Amino acid sequence: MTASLLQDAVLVTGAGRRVGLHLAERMMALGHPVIAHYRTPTDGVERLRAAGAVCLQGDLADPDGGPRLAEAVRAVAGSLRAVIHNASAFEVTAPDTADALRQLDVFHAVHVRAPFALNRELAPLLDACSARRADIVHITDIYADNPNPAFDAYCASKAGLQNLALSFAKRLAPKVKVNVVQPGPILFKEWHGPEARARVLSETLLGEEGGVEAIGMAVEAILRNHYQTGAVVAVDGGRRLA
Ligand SMILES: NC(=O)C1=CN([C@@H]2O[C@H](COP(=O)(O)OP(=O)(O)OC[C@H]3O[C@@H](n4cnc5c(N)ncnc54)[C@H](OP(=O)(O)O)[C@@H]3O)[C@@H](O)[C@H]2O)C=CC1
Ligand SMILES: Nc1nc2c(c(=O)[nH]1)N=C([C@H](O)[C@@H](O)CO)CN2
Repeated sequence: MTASLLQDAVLVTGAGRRVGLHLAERMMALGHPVIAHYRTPTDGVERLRAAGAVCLQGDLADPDGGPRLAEAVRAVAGSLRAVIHNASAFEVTAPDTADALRQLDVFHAVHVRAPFALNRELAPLLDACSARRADIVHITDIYADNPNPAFDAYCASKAGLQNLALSFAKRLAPKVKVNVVQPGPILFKEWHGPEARARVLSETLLGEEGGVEAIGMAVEAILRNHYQTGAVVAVDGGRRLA
């Protein structure tokens, strides 16, 4: 007997930890079947799997990573309620140009090539959603609009991801809404030292990290709003005004 396909599932990329893990767990708590993409196996992935999520592994830096993930999603889902592009690589740009170009290729693959392929390949599953509208959410960065030159390669790729959202909003309307969430200082990396953290928060109007729930609330609100597409929503504590 063939396994039944998931209906109206939510795909979250980069769901193994931090924001992506919160988004996957939040979507499950809202009652959506969840397809959790991950690169590195984590306790979070095991938690999601134990809770009933379908977990699919893949490296989106691989040029075929997006098409392969799309194929794996089509094998388990008959329709999709939403696709949330959360997966992301994040590094300061290397001083050596050859190294920086290798970073640029990875950022482009993860932030532009894979979401581009996934949106094109999964659009028919979003069209098949039983709800009045389906959603795609691109998670970019406030730096997509106003880059930090120390992270120029990363910022440029996030700007590409942001621009892609606007094209897909035009291409997939009216069934599919496509929107952008721009995080600010949500959750520092372990390698952020105390001075860097203090400087960032001193430049942030609300003076604190947002936490993963801040992104979860923004994504949930977008999915609930039938009349929002092509929107760019900053969740940054006011940092972009600094
Ligand atoms: N945290 C913050 O303050 C901010 C976050 N954002 C954005 O919000 C989103 C979530 O942030 P955050 O949770 O901190 O992100 P992280 O950097 O903690 O993790 C992102 C996820 O993407 C995955 N990933 C990285 N590289 C690849 C790859 N080559 N192939 C597949 N998956 C990959 C990671 O997998 P693995 O576990 O294998 O590393 C991880 O699960 C990201 O898009 C980020 O750019 C924007 C501004 C600020
Ligand atoms: N993929 C990621 N992208 C970004 C992160 C992160 O942790 N992972 N963090 C930032 C910010 O520097 C933030 O930590 C402090 O402002 C930007 N993008």
